[in-house]
Amino acid sequence: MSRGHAFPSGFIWGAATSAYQVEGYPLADGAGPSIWHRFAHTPGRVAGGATGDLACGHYHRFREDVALMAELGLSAYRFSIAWGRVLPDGRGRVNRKGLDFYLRLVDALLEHDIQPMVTLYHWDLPAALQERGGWLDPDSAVWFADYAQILFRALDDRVQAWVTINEPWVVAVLGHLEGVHAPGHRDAREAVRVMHHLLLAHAEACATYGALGRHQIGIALNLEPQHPASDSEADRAAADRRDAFINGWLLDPLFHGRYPEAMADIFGSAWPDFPSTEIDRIRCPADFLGVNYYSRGWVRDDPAVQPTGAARIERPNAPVTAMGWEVYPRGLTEILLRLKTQYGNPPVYITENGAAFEDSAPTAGRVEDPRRVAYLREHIGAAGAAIQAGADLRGYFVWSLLDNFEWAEGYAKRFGLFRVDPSDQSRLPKASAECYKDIIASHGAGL
Ligand SMILES: OC[C@H]1NNC[C@@H](O)[C@@H]1O
Ligand SMILES: [Ca+2]
Repeated sequence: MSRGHAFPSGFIWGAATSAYQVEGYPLADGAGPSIWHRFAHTPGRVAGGATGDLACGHYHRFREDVALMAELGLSAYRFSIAWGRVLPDGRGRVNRKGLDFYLRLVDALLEHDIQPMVTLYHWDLPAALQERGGWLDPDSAVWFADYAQILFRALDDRVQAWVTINEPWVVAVLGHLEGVHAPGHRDAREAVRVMHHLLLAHAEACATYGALGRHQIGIALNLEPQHPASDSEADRAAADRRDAFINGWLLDPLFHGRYPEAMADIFGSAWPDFPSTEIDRIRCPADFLGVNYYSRGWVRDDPAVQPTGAARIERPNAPVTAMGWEVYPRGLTEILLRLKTQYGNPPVYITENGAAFEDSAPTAGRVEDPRRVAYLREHIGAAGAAIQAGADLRGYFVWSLLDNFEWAEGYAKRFGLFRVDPSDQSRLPKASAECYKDIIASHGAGL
């Protein structure tokens, strides 16, 4: 008796990228600079002084890349739109050439029967809006909804799945609390208000879409189970705090219309008394939840670590990726089943899952990446296990199609199914690309 197919017919097999990480030419054709263009060009901010000026040259090579996607048999491709290409000043004047690039990309995808999933915001806020206060400004929700409306009107006949914001937690925490991402701020009072405004922006875009859109809209969250490094009360409490900080801070307002009680404990006086009318608005009727899964947290109580007093530590002898993240496929099943039991079993897409490893040098036009092959097989299997247990999982997107600009890490961390050679930007398939092609062709059988 062969194993039943864990993956329902119609299950979406995709790959994901984002504008600043793959496109290059961020100022081409009238585009306005983003905060990541400014940040990457600030000495000391990005490893090796790398920037997205060239990235993978996807802005000019997109047809070649769509052909690679078709070769893999992808049924969907998740990418983001650079706000500053469409609205160079973030608001007001539309840059027609910038919008046309995305129209051409979407048409190329549809010509190959590949469904576009469009992320409206993947961290590259127009610098002009940062000068007005950026996400700290309460008007940011309106700026975002106006930008979203332009894209809905231009593309909603061809785009059937929209993601409003990618990983608001990373924007708020890495960008405004820890300062390691653009705009490089380190202010807890800012970070908690930025998160609130990002969620309000998501809600405004959902409301705008509800009025004129005909397909699906959601948000993509980085979710990560937190496990105590020992069964001591202190470590268990630390894991609970880190769970609220990474997972509950988003899931509770979005699905339950309230922030976790723990947020006030974690942030103390930096945590304001947000108006309940605004929190009610955040609990908006999105159509799906995007889950970006990479690893779990192995957590120890540590008062020196602010603001949670919880340290994410390496588990002894645990397998880790080049990012230092533990390879832990069961955490994906855990997260998906938690969404089923605690958050109403919403339709879910795994909008990102993948790994960076120290890939070996290419030989005979190929890269052998056995650890990434194992990572993908194990995690797709873990997703299948969640479906078998009743999770409403609709699709899976590998992060990433191409080796690309890994933010503050520059190009040193390679997540791609295809290797991109920095010298000539040629694309080379890795063994993981072949493996994923086979998984798609067999619809995940046997995983
Ligand atoms: O760190 C790997 C990925 N994580 N989620 C957001 C993406 O932009 C990152 O490259
Ligand atoms: Ca204002």
